[in-house]
Amino acid sequence: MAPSRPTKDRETKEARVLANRYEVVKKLGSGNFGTAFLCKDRKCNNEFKVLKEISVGDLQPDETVDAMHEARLLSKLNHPGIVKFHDSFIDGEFFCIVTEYCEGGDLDHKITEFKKSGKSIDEKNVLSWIIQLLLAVQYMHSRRVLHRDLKTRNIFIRNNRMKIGDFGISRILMGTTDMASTFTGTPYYMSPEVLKHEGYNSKSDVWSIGCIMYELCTLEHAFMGQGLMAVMYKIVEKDAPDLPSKYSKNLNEVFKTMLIKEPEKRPSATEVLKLPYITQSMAKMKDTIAEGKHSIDQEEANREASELAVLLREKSHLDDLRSTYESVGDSLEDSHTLTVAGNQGGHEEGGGGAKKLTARERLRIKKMQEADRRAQDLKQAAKVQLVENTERREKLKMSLEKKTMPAWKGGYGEGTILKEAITVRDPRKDKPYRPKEYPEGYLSSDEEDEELKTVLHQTVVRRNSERSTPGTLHTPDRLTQSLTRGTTPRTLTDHTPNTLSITVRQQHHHSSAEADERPITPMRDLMVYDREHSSLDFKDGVPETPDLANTFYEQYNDFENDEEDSDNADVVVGGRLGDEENTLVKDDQEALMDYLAMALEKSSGESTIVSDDTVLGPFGPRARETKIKNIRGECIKILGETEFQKAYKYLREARSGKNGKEKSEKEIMDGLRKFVKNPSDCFMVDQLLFLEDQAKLSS
Ligand SMILES: Nc1ncnc2c1ncn2[C@@H]1O[C@H](COP(=O)(O)OP(=O)(O)OP(=O)(O)O)[C@@H](O)[C@H]1O
Repeated sequence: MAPSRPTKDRETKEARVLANRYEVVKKLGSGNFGTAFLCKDRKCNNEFKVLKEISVGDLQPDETVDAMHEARLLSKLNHPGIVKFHDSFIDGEFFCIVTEYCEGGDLDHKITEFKKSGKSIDEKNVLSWIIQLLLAVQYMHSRRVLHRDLKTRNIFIRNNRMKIGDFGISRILMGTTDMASTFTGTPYYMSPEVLKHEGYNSKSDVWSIGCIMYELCTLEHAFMGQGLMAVMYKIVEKDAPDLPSKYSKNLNEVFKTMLIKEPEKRPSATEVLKLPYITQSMAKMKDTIAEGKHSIDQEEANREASELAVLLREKSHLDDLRSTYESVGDSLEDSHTLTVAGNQGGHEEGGGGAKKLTARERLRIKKMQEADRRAQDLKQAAKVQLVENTERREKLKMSLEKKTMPAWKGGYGEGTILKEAITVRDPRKDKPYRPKEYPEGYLSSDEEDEELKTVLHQTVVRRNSERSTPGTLHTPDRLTQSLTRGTTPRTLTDHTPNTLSITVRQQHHHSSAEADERPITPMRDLMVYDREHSSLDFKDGVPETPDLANTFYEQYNDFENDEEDSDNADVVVGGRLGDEENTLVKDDQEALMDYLAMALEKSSGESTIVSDDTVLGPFGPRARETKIKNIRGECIKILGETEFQKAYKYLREARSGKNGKEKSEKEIMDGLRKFVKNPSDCFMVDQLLFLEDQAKLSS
């Protein structure tokens, strides 16, 4: 599947809202995978995000499912060096991806700026940026995700930090198809093994980082040549050039190891991070960030202190005003000017401390009076409500006690309960459910469910505000929702100081006889433990109306999906799974510190090579033949038989330099336009020619 470009109409039709939430602000640009737009997320405080639209008109339904699945997995990955993948959805014929917005733009732009200004990037910066990239790549490789298209245009800058974009996008777009068909024209960062179609693995990403490092130091590509073919030949056959002499020998050594031709001899990201020069630099970086953080903390403390001082002054002034209005009472409402005795603020008039209040102060006093009145009313209403609630609860309790009381004690007899058990419909089986066991304690009413939710909500809000360490946070709504699903044993635990640990337990007896009829009885099965503070212990309720029951069943279905997700829980650092509303990613700065510390501490990193399932193994003559055949097939699939034949013939001549001097890349692209709509689709034909030449040379 080669992603085609979105229609012109769609590109220009801005101020659109997608998925009922993403408001398109402006177009950022178009790339091989589609068009990127800056948008505002209406459901997330209008936060700026990037929405990429990829035309997938010809995608099969199962491919769409694969793409959604891949996207869901990607959304669970969090790393300060990776552009956060927020969301994905299908909008008509477009597959849309929503990611973090990096206000600093991409590294390609940055390098161009440096070039224009005639400046170079100093070693300290190069090191810091490369380390950030290596840490991100290491993280993704340890989660078995390859990038496969690392280049300066895919690296973004946010708050002066590097972030790799489009990680794993290839998997979303290509499913199991050969990725080569999506490369449309940039061989500069491609490793020899990729160009020779010997397989893509994690080491190929390391090669690309090496190329990026060279570009940071020289503002030029590591392998240059007249035309793509020449570049490809250089990558496969020529040694990497040295870094300019103004960079240290140590840095040059690191660079050279990343560009070792044989992937098996090239270090993995973890191994590069363990090279002594890099380790030392990481330690320095960690200290610098810590110092910076300390001074930011100090600044923050000073700012808070001065804000506090202002607030205190304000408060004392308000207290003065309050005592003023308390002493003058309602007379204020009639008078336009007011003069009171005392030595409080305001304009003093004459001797004896008498003062005249300003118009502003009078207004403030009025506002205070109104607010006080409203507060009184609310207080009164709340008192009445409380009494009503308590009475209702008492009544309910008494009625239940009577029901459960044996008849000889004046109750209704135990059997009554079962007869009265609430019947709700199981939407999935469409048969009535009659609970087998009756809950201890009293039945829940809707109000009590609500009350529980409120208590939970407040507790979570309070805990969130008490938190001192960022990390896993549940929004109150989400948490309450999860809790009210009350399904299989599940623990939602927040492992930070002042932890809120909430355990949801299934109290049913899961005997096979009962299993069939066992419904989801949310409130009854809730056991809420607030470990460190007061313990909230709830055991009540079955859904009392079919509607309520339906809602709970629906939630249960969601919950099953969540459980599936939780299988991948271990891949998340700095936050729980799910969309970002439910997850608070650690502050990038702190997270980077953590990853630096982890990389420094790691005594033995993984050295396994993450390979791509879609690539071939060793490149023997037969394998090469097969590969050439496959690529030819792919080319025909992309271009169509006739266009392929024309493009192939044209490129063979143009690349060989026959009929005069070798053509420039632009001339070749212009020439191709006569046969094909999108010349960059012919990059694969170039690769075919390259492989055929290689085969000829070695036979
Ligand atoms: N997360 C982001 N934050 C800020 N700008 C972005 C982001 N993602 C993309 N852009 C900008 O949007 C434009 C289009 O980006 P896109 O990734 O679609 O294509 P590209 O990087 O130019 O090419 P390619 O498809 O080869 O990666 C570029 O100018 C890029 O800098």
